[in-house]
Amino acid sequence: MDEATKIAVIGGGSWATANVKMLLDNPTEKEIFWWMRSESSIEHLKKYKHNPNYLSSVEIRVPEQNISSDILNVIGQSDMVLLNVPAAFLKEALGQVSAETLKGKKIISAIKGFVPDDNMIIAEFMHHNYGIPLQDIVVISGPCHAEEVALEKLSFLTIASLDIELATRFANMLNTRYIKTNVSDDIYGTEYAAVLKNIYAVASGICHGVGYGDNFQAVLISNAIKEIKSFVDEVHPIDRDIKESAYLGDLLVTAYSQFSRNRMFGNMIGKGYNVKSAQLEMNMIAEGYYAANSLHQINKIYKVSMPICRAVYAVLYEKHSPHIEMRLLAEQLS
Ligand SMILES: NC(=O)C1=CN([C@@H]2O[C@H](COP(=O)(O)OP(=O)(O)OC[C@H]3O[C@@H](n4cnc5c(N)ncnc54)[C@H](OP(=O)(O)O)[C@@H]3O)[C@@H](O)[C@H]2O)C=CC1
Ligand SMILES: O=C(CO)COP(=O)(O)O
Repeated sequence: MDEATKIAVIGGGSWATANVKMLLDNPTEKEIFWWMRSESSIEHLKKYKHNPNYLSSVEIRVPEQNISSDILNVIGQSDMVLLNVPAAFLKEALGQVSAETLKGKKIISAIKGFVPDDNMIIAEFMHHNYGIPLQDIVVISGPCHAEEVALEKLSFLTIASLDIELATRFANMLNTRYIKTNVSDDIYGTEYAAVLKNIYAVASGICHGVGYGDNFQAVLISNAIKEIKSFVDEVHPIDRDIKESAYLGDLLVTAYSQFSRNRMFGNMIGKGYNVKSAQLEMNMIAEGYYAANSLHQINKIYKVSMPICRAVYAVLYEKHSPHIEMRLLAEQLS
């Protein structure tokens, strides 16, 4: 009989908690190890079987001895490492982790962000900085909010890897009554689209915050998917259907959902909060803030026309007025 797969989940936020729930609810044999930075959350989780700060209604039955703030210990016991901290804090989280620590392990990224400064998607970052072969990397994406996983609302995920067998193996560890999976070999397109959609969700929130209605939102999002297509086709030109749920679906859910953190953040910016106060107001991280800056740097190379991303960058990093910037943007959309 095959040994149970050992999976290290790295991160203690909402999506990590949702991922642990999906893995536990799926019947394939596996053992979960869980790293999070907060000792008090670990104590609470061990005692009460609930994460105190994120998806706190979800019961989590990971064996006590498998939950730890010692990342080397958690990774050391696993075959697969599921990365699930916001991209801005990934380097800090992996501070003690070396290429040797990760040698031979499959890396699963559930992160939707660029690593700041390096301005890389996670697959590229793990390949370049830790020597992980690209075919050992899996990306989890798709339109799926942690909050709806907690409620067991039907959700679809796309599991992408250059190694389709590996993608399928991991997908089979997530499928449940409420989770359906597709597999894809488009790791670049899946990751870039997932990161970009966060910037468009911020744009959607800003527009709402300054007073635009649903009519304009629809135009904004129609233009956003065109920008995503132009960018991913330029960076990684393969035959892909941008209408698939990993691309268009992810954009739609984040731009329209009440649960979207990026939209919530953008909405506060549109209403006049500055970046610091909007971040402080949220208990959660809006990746789109960091992504807007990284994309701005990356696009100096590719030079794709992306007026929506440009406008978000101008509001967040050049302190342009959201009102004026959205009015100027509206003149460029059709
Ligand atoms: N939430 C969702 O529905 C989905 C999220 N994702 C992606 O998952 C990734 C993780 O996001 P998510 O789980 O939502 O995050 P949350 O916003 O729910 O939680 C924030 C996490 O970041 C940690 N954190 C905050 N500040 C710092 C810091 N200064 N240094 C180190 N860690 C810090 C928090 O740790 P602590 O609690 O100790 O402060 C916590 O684990 C992101 O890339 C996101 O885009 C992808 C799909 C869906
Ligand atoms: O990626 C996500 C949903 O697929 C979550 O991001 P938001 O919370 O900003 O929508």
